[in-house]
Amino acid sequence: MENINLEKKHAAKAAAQLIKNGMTVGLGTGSTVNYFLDALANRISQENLKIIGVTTSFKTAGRAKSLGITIIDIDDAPMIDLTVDGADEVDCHMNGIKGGGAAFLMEKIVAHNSNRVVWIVDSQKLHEQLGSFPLPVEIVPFGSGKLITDFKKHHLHPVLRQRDGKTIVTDMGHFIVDLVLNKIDQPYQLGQYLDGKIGVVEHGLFLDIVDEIIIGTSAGVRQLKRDTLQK
Ligand SMILES: O=C[C@H](O)[C@H](O)[C@H](O)COP(=O)(O)O
Repeated sequence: MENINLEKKHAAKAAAQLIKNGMTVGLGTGSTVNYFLDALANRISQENLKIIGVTTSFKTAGRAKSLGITIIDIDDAPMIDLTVDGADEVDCHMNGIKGGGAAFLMEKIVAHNSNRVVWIVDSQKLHEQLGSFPLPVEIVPFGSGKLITDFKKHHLHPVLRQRDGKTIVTDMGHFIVDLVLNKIDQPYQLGQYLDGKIGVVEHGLFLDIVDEIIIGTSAGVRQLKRDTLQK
């Protein structure tokens, strides 16, 4: 755990170095992003940077505000220059699964409205193929039982996300089902199938979205960049 946190910190610090004065920055969600927020707040105060943040969850908004980072609503931001976010799993094609922290709907909207997207991850998040992390799917509460039964029929092994016996409700008022798939052979096909399901608001497959992945190591970082990715 010590090592993992160190890797997260290294990735977060490297991402904070990408921020330039005057930028509007998309602020992701999660434990790795929390390190990024700390590093960014340090840079803002030490270098007197003018930075505006667009947040991806109520949690991140609260933390950013407490660190003195100015935040605005996404609809008030003419553009988002760069978004820094975490991920739960990443493959060699730079696709990923997000949503372990239930924030992926807002994260996907912010990512789609960003000029550049950078993920910060520890080395354990890298896998040959996606699927070892259960795939989160955000669904409308009305008719959620029917949708879960339908997912079961399609062998998608859905588990309604709960904590202490209570169904988790996202910041946007929806439920989450986690599809326990172990491996996802055809992520694009699965993404299309989920996109077409009535009652599904969004899913945690982030395909062809990230431009750069900063992977923390015990000694520093290494990077994957989309423009140098082998097809
Ligand atoms: O919903 C949560 C997000 O997608 C997070 O970015 C993701 O779960 C990674 O979080 P962490 O940095 O805590 O592993």
